[in-house]
Amino acid sequence: MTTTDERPAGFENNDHKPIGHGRMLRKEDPRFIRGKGNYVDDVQLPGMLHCAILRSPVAHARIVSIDTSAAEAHPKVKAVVTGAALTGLGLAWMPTLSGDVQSVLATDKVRFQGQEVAFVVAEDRYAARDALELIDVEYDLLDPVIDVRMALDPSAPVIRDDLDGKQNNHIFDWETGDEAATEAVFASADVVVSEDIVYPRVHPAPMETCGCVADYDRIDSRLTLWSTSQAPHAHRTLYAIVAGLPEHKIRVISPDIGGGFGGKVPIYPGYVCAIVGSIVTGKPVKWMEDRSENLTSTGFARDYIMRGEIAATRDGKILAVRTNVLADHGAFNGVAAPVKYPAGFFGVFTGSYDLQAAYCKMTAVYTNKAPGGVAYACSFRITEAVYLIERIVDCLAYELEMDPVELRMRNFIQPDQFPYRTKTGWVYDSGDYEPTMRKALELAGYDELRREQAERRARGELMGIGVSFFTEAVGAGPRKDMDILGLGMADGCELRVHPTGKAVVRLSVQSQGQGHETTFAQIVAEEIGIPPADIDVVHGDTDQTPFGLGTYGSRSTPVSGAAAALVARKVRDKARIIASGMLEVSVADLEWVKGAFHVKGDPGKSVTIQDIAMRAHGAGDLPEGIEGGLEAQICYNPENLTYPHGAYICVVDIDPGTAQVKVRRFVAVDDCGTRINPMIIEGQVHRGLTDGVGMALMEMIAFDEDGNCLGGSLMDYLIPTALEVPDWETGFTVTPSPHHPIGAKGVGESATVGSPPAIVNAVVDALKPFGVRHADMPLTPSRVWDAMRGVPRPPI
Ligand code: PCD
Ligand SMILES: [Cu+]
Repeated sequence: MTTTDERPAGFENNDHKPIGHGRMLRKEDPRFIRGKGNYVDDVQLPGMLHCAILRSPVAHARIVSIDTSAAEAHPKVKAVVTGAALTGLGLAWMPTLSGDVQSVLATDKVRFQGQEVAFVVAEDRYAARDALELIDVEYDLLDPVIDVRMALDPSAPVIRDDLDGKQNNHIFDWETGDEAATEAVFASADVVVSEDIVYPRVHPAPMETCGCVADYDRIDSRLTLWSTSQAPHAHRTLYAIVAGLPEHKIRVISPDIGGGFGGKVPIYPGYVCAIVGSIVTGKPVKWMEDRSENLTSTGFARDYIMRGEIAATRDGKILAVRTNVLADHGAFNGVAAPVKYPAGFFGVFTGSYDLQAAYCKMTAVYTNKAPGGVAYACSFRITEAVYLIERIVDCLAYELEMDPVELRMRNFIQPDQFPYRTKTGWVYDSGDYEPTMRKALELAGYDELRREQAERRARGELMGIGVSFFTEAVGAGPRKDMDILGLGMADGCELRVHPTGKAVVRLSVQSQGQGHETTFAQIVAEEIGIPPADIDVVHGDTDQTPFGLGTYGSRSTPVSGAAAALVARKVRDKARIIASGMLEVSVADLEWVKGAFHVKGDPGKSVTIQDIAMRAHGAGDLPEGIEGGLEAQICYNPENLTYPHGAYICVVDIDPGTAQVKVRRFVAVDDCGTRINPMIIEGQVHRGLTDGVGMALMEMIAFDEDGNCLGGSLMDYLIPTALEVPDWETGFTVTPSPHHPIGAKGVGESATVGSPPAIVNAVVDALKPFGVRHADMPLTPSRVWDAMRGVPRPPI
């Protein structure tokens, strides 16, 4: 029998519940583990109708006609809407986050399989789905562009003929670094290694699919939208701009969200359909995607074909890196990234190494595939960048016949070089790489593993050891450097302490499972000494919270976490003045010990923050010029991004008979600066490492030559479970961020970023006896088998 006093391992001594940072069970979990979370699909409103979307069965076709009469005649159907009807409302097209336009419902052509063609609003979910089958669409098939390498061929069909004068499938060219300087270094280097490296198209695949409930009030012209959004405020502003409604008439609520992983950053056509459905019918309308709609039509990630080149001296000093990328953006450029960075933060592809030169060139193209390029557990293409550099460094180690750890250590940026300006212009705030690497080596028992490997190799067994070392750029971002569609990336935060000393903190960011209700209470608790249990975290509702750009790119702790600490300090400053009045001493004579002010030299004379809160709201006198109440608000504009780092070591065994890869061990040492809640951090790391196993070994959204998506269900798109992953071994070092008020850096995506190269490096290492230097993800048994037999790699 379990008693309520029982604590999981690690919590035995935890009755103290930290007032501030520290290991603490999550405040939100009593709700989640009892099945009492409140997700969008739990929202039920009186008279609510249901929306279902008709999607294109083909990848590229002209729409000849759409006959909706049979669907309209269905007894439970309230409305059937096509692109033509939306054109009349000026809503057939909507802007994407990257300044392209995307059709809400196709008018002229369909451009990917799964594209939205029409929607039905009906009395229940079943009737809405049934009525979809009554809609008759005639398509005139066009040749699809599926092979991204063919997209720029002059003979390729033009996908985006909706764009004025568009004659090809080119989206943008982008470059960073110094081409000439890099060329000069390459020309005189002892060793140059190059490799074609593919990061396949994958999907964030959150447990909860996307959806919303739209409730438009015709009398007041007010729209309330419950939606699966990672960025409620940014979404509200975009709806306001597109629909011409004032912001105060729109309320976006993101209740509990069942995982986001970047996939809930964009605005999808389904949201707009539900809103239009509610406007047209005058009733609340719910739209919830099913799994296959989620996998085939909402934002994918990656899909980069990268040529990596590295130049070094014979003894392993890395001099320069260069890369050329072909980016498949699908049918509409829906990339989620700050506007000035069309390729996101790929510019950190120089990794954790001190180089003389670097250069990157990228070309993005349209294809007949679902749009996206969302930052799936990836601060805007950092995942791709880290994979590229960590793979190519291993290719170099292979050529130099050098140990991959040794090679990395020889090239690390040194502690005294921080803040370090990279050759592509990013300024790494802080880092101390070698101790992190050494800790991972120690945890793994690296030397012993190498000895074991040699023995096994001699017996014909395939054991591999893979290493990766990453630096991420998270916490977008300084207003001077970045914006999304003109919106600056600063975050508001508001803190109110009630008379009895309980508090409420209001955030612009939005948790999708990361535990913000706990960690943000802890941040405030650390600063003003009110226990986390007494601090309520309010988020995910634009009517209740200050403006800010939302949660993605591990930005909540770097940006809103800083805002929460600073707003609490502002409250503490006011509390200090009130305390000086209460204790009848000058402000300078007060000392703050978490939770109370003491008179210096007389600790017996003190007032707690709770006493002060009561005085602030009470009838007694307050010091001159001090207003009643104890609250503050702030808008925090970060000075720079934060740059967490980590060292990962993976051990795999490959079955020589079946080519099945088993991840035997995985050691992850992360440095995210000051740690708020170590338990949550470990959970975040475990999550990301599992992502890594999925991408490295199992996951890929593939297409056949007609453009049929082959990954439309979780039977075809494999995601890892507890069975495919080992017991994670984690460790940490702490290198605080110098510009963040509490020194914290983001961590939510670190493990997704750092683990795929460690796993692939381990598999390639295991295959060394076969002369394999590179193999592309996902390393399924068939791909590993081919690599063992020297079969050329598949094109995509
Ligand atoms: N130093 C430090 C840091 C951090 N932390 C913690 O941890 C977490 C995280 O954090 P961050 O890093 O800041 O992050 P955020 O912003 O909050 O979040 C975001 C992320 O998060 C992650 N994780 C997660 N988890 C869960 N559960 N779910 C989800 O969905 C998710 N998602 C993912 C992603 S992908 Mo993107 O969106 O792609 O861009 S981005 C992302 C939180 O709670 C916090 O507080 C601590 O403690 N400390
Ligand atoms: Cu990415």
